[in-house]
Amino acid sequence: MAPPVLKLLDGQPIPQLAFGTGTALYGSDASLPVRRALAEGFVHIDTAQMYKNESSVGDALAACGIPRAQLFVTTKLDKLAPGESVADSLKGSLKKLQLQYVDLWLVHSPIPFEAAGVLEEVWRGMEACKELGLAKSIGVSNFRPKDLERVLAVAKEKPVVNQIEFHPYVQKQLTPLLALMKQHGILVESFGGLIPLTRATSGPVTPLLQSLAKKYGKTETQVLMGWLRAKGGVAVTTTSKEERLREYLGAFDVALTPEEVAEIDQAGAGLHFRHFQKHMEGF
Ligand SMILES: NC(=O)C1=CN([C@@H]2O[C@H](COP(=O)(O)OP(=O)(O)OC[C@H]3O[C@@H](n4cnc5c(N)ncnc54)[C@H](OP(=O)(O)O)[C@@H]3O)[C@@H](O)[C@H]2O)C=CC1
Repeated sequence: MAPPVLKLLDGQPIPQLAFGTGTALYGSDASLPVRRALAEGFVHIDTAQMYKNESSVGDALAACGIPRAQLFVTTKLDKLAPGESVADSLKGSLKKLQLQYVDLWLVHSPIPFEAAGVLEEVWRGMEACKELGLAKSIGVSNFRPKDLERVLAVAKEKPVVNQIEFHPYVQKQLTPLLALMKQHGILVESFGGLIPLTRATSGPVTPLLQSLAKKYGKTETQVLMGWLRAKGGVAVTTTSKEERLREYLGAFDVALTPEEVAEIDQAGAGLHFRHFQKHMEGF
């Protein structure tokens, strides 16, 4: 089943499930895993300058035979070299990706830019990329309320997404951030969405995932993806295994009831577990 498509704040469509080339594929040749993901039915590929595999992602995109308009490609700004503009940085990524434009261009983290006092300037550079047609949409990642507020205060184009660690064990702590995002129509893109199954495996959500998996005849992974989808955002996941691709794509017919979603919310609120960006204050 093809991933459902959501509409971003700027009117652009975004497939609700992405295959990520970070974590499991960080720094590696991602060409084969990306080709496999595309062959299985993923159309949204999430990469980043920091993953150091944009060229191999580009090779996979060039070889896949899927028309460009049917693909959705995200990459992320890491750092800027002295004198380098945001547009120059994106042009470097586009060359590696063998593309004329990306669908989504994100500021990977506020940290390098807030420390240098240039967050607003960087956002203006992101907007220039959109104006130049180098990126259809622009957004952010790992932005806390204080970072988003700085950008929103100067934005001509609001960020369309904030890609953040999002799962039942951080949802409660993210309440102020999620409220701010909702107020401005900024979509959640989740990474680490499967952390209750990969790193916090004996947490209070586990028994619920097990019983719901039995009820629906699905896997626990698929039930957790059903919860992520019920939250209305985009899930960025990944795998090193071919069979897991089918498992992810087979999660779209899991439709949890509002009561089941609320039960997972409530159980999740009983544990605070954050894996990524632990050093960042303010989440
Ligand atoms: N913007 C940012 O700062 C960040 C972005 N990301 C992006 O998000 C993508 C996904 O990140 P990640 O946090 O890994 O995503 P997930 O939390 O979705 O985890 C994916 C991993 O879960 C494993 N998995 C799935 N189901 C199970 C299960 N039932 N039991 C045990 N393991 C399971 C898979 O392992 P297996 O390989 O064995 O199938 C896979 O490696 C990255 O590739 C990257 O593109 C990630 C981190 C930070």
